[in-house]
Amino acid sequence: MEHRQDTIFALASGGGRGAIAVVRLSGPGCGDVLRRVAGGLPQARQASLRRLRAPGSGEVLDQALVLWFPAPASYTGEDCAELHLHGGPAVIAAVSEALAVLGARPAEPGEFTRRAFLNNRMDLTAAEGIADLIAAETEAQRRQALRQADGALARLLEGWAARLMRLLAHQEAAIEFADDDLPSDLGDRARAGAAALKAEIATHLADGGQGERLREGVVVAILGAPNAGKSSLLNTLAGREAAIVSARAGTTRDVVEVRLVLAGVPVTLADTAGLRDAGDEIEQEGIRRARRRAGEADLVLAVFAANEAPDAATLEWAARGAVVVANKVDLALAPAGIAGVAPLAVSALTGEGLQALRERLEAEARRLAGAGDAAMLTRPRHRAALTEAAAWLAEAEAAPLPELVSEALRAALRALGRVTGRVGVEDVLDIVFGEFCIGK
Ligand SMILES: Nc1nc2c(ncn2[C@@H]2O[C@H](COP(=O)(O)OP(=O)(O)OP(=O)(O)O)[C@@H](O)[C@H]2O)c(=O)[nH]1
Ligand SMILES: [K+]
Ligand SMILES: [Mg+2]
Repeated sequence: MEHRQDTIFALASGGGRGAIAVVRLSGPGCGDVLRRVAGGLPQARQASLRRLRAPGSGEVLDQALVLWFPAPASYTGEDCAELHLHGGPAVIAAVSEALAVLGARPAEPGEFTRRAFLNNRMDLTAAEGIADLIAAETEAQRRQALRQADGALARLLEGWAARLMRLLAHQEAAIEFADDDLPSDLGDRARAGAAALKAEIATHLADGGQGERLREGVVVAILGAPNAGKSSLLNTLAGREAAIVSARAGTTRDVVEVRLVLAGVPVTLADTAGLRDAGDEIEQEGIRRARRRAGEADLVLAVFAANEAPDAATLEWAARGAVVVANKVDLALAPAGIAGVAPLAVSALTGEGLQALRERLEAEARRLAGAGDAAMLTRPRHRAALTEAAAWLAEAEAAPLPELVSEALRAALRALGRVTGRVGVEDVLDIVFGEFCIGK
């Protein structure tokens, strides 16, 4: 908080050489800095071409577009400015030095957005959305981030918080004014409302972790017997020779990863060592790594060669929901079913079935990380807080005493409020007194 009185600046565009570099400033000293470095305050929110001069010597440092965003209608809610410089390192260094001489200090990571949050320009989920938007590498990630930055998750949470606040108000009224002529079933209504809200939150929690997966990417592990053609499949899916392919069983030792984008979802495809009991120490370590990676993966591609009987691991993973792939169908027909699952018949050699495999992987990526239109939970902290809120609502529903119902509702409200960073249990009083006009 004490930091909020000073004025910060930072290079807001990417590092390195570019046509334009944007230096952003925020804080109460912005106006002064502009007057001294740009010779005056430009019209608010309009680009003006100015010579920037070094304080003291008056030497011209650059010719720049200058923008002035007086508080409170700015990104941070404070006085802000942008200097659009020529994007060379020496220009950026000279202007940064001038700003420092004038009393501004280099911003810490995330400090502009932190100030925006502290000045109520956005809630925590919107701030996270902006961070995600900057980090987004795929279309689906961009869409999800933009929705969150735009307040979709905050609106959902604030809607729930408002309902919860009313329930709490009803419950408090039922306790405080038991003798007055209030509706006598207020307490029951609060419990029923808690149950309904709990169910709604539970539905959101049962999203299969899609939002988090889209943010972090989906991990797909390729598993199977030696020489099944795992590395060959990795290479065709990646479109490059990422892994060594050879006729010798036990070629792949370390996990080989490639990054793909499937249906707008970032996917890490991990090729692993063929599973078998034989092999030297190194191969056995590779096999341990293969099993570990498969255990942690969001999806396993269990690959076997159609001209051989499926190995035990393929059968096991088929039963556990893996996508089963019969490779080398140029050599033999694929069996109809493996542990009740119809395998995808492919040939890494001839290309047969690879389009179907790619489409299947896209469908799986969509299922695992599908960017629907909903306000998704995108971070473990969202999930943890909602889980806690749902648990408190269950407690409220079952609590034997009205006071305990109240307490549980308050705790649920605090848990919800943590997600947006706007915790306001005090607001409940306004509802109690506004809605019921008690005591006039
Ligand atoms: N006929 C045929 N041969 C294939 C096919 N796919 C791969 N192969 C061959 O099978 C052999 C093994 O391929 P790899 O991709 O190295 O198999 P792998 O499963 O990665 O093997 P390890 O890393 O040793 O576990 C190579 O000689 C490939 O050329 C296919 O669809 N048809
Ligand atoms: K091999
Ligand atoms: Mg291999």
